[in-house]
This record gives sequence, structure tokens and C-alpha cells, in this order.
Amino acid sequence: MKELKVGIIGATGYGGLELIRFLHNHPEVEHIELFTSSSAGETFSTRFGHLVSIHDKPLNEINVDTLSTFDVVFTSTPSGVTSELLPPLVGVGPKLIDLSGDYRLQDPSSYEKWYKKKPAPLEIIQQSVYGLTEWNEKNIKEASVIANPGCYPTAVLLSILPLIKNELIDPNYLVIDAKSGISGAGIKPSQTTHFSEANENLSIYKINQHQHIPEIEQAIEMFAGAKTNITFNTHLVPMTRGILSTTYAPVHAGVTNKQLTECLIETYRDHPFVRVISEASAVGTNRVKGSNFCDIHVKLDERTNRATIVGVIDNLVKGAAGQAIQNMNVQMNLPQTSGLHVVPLFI
Ligand SMILES: NC(=O)C1=CN([C@@H]2O[C@H](COP(=O)(O)OP(=O)(O)OC[C@H]3O[C@@H](n4cnc5c(N)ncnc54)[C@H](OP(=O)(O)O)[C@@H]3O)[C@@H](O)[C@H]2O)C=CC1
Ligand SMILES: CC(=O)N[C@@H](CCC(=O)OP(=O)(O)O)C(=O)O
Repeated sequence: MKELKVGIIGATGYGGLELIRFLHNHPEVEHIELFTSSSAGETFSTRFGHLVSIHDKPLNEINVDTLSTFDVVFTSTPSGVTSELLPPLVGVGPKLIDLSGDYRLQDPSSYEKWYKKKPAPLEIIQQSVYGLTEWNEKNIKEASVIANPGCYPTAVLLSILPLIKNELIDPNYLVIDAKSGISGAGIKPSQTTHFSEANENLSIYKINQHQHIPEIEQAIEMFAGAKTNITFNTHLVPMTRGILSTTYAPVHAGVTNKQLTECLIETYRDHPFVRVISEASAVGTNRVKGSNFCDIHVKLDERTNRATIVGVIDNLVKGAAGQAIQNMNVQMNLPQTSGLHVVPLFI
């Protein structure tokens, strides 16, 4: 029985387009309306031809009265937008799921420092629940505002949290090296994402200043009880989709490779979207492309007593729209896999 009425603000961006792709196949979603800040009245499929005969309706102006009649509203807008856009919608009806960074950091001064933007109202930040589904299901179920995690934090946290929580690795001295495809930067082109600059090029960016550093540190404390400062750096890879994060972590004395792997397997035994991969050669962004899977792998380096921990996701799916829908499923008491159980594209 299809019954959910869903609105998407920011539908003309990459996260929004992925929400549309999955929500159109969702067994419980009856009605999808798209909202825009710049193109009201335009027929959506005229701009996005791949949606001809799938979503031919016009884009709507963003309007609180209209949006308040929806069951769920997804906001997929640049940071600094929902800090102002969301408050009038809180408590008026729909469950709100925000894909931006505006409600993730519980400390507004930290948001101001890392995003260099005005933070959202504190009372709404405090109401919001961090939507790392596998680690916060109970709170997500009850939440009216969900702060969907960032793409990099999703890959990093899912791969390292079990090992920190079970005291197998030392949360101090974590060094995280992460790489992303260009769609992570959104639909609006810039000099660094321009084909002629990104193609045949591998570059580091936001060195030691990435806005996901405080998000990862906050979640390590929230879910594994460890206060830490991480070293985290990001690299732009000339591909469209995908994130691969590699964390180097000292292991506690006597910890074996078997213990590390078994800890991951045990943690995610009942979680359909996290796969523990035993062979490193089978880990790669094409193994999860287009899907909501997060693949993880761990290998102890016995020579240095450090573990190498790998997390792989599709940044637009598990890193954005897929996890947002997974959170909606939790809130609506649906199976987490509803509308999301697709086979990765691979090639
Ligand atoms: N791309 C990724 O891999 C990931 C992105 N995110 C986060 O999700 C959010 C969306 O990302 P993404 O889809 O890539 O971004 P895009 O830049 O591709 O799209 C953002 C959309 O937001 C809308 N928008 C812009 N300004 C405003 C405004 N002032 N008011 C309302 N809507 C506005 C625009 O649509 P219109 O002009 O029609 O209003 C635009 O299409 C961002 O905060 C991003 O950081 C999170 C995880 C992964
Ligand atoms: C490749 C690329 O540029 N990726 C983006 C990811 C943006 C994102 O998801 O960040 P918030 O949701 O926290 O704004 C970046 O590194 O900033």
C-alpha cells in the first residue's frame, strides 16, 4: 500500500536527483513533489531528460504552508541554506531530513569555525538527531529533524567505530586519508571540478581544514565514547562517484587480525547495507556504485602494529540520498531496505 507524500527541496542538485531516483522506486511512496529556489514553474524533465515520462511535473516554489502537508521533506541544499529554511517547518507536520551540514554539529561555534557561516538556531540543532543509521537507529525513529551525515564521515565512521568502541584500536593518533569522486562537489561547476583541471589529475584539498573533521570527532565521542583529535585529509579523484577512506590506527597490545575482522562482522551482522569484505582486492568504489552499500575491510600490519581500515561508499547514495531514505524508512517503521535494495552498477 503506497501512502507517503514526500517533498524534496534542492531537487535540481545531485543529492536531489538521487533522492528522486530511489523514491520513484520506493514501494511506500505515493506522491513526490519537487521544490526549487530558482526555477519554479519549469518542467523538471525538460532540464533533466533522463526523467522524461518519469517526473514531468513542474517545479514548485518553496512554501511552508504547502510543505507542512507532506509526511517527509528532504532538504538537499548547500550549507548555510537550511539553517534559515528549516526552522519554520519544524513541528508543523513533516519529518525533516536535511542532507546538508547545517544541523550535524551540536556546537554552533564549531559550525561557524569550520563552515564559516552563521549557525542554525540552537534549539533546533539540539532537537536534531545525527542520522548515521547503523549507529543511531533508536533516536532516528523518534526524531523530527534528522541531520544526515556527510559523505566522508559515513565511510570513515562505519569502518572505524566498531574497532574503537571495542577497544581494539587506539583512537588517538588516527590518520585518515580519504578520496572522492567529483560529484561530491555538487552540480555547480568550479575551476577545480572543471574537466580540463580535474581529469588526469589527483589533488589534495582543504588540507587539515576539512569541515568533516569536527563531525567525525563528534561522532567518535558520541558512539564510541572517545574524545580525540584526528588527522583527516581529502583528495579529488578524476571519477564521477565514490569515496574510499583509508584509516591508519595503532592497535592495542596483543590484538590480532582475526579479532579486528570478527569485530566488524559481529557489529554489522544484522545491518543489510554494511558488508565486511575479506579480500582487499574485492574492495573498490565500483563495487558499491549506485547502491546504498558501505563496504569495509581491515588488515593488521604486524610489522608496525597498526591497522589499515578501509571504507567505501557511493557518495551520492550511502553518503547522501540513500542514507537519507534509509533514515526515512526507520522513522516510518519500514524495512531499512525499502526502495533501496539495488545491485551496484559495477561497470
Ligand atoms: N554531493 C555529495 O556527494 C554530497 C552532498 N552533501 C550535501 O548535501 C547538500 C546537497 O548537495 P548536492 O546535491 O551535491 O548540491 P548541489 O549543488 O548539486 O545542489 C544543491 C541544490 O540546492 C538548491 N539551492 C541552492 N541554493 C538554494 C537556496 N538558497 N535555497 C533553496 N535551495 C537552494 C539548488 O536548487 P534550486 O536552484 O533549484 O533551488 C541546487 O540544485 C549539500 O549541503 C552537500 O554538502 C552531503 C553528502 C554528499
Ligand atoms: C569532492 C568534494 O568537494 N566533496 C565535498 C563534500 C561536501 C559535503 O558533503 O559536505 P557537507 O555536507 O558537509 O557540506 C567536500 O569535500 O567539501
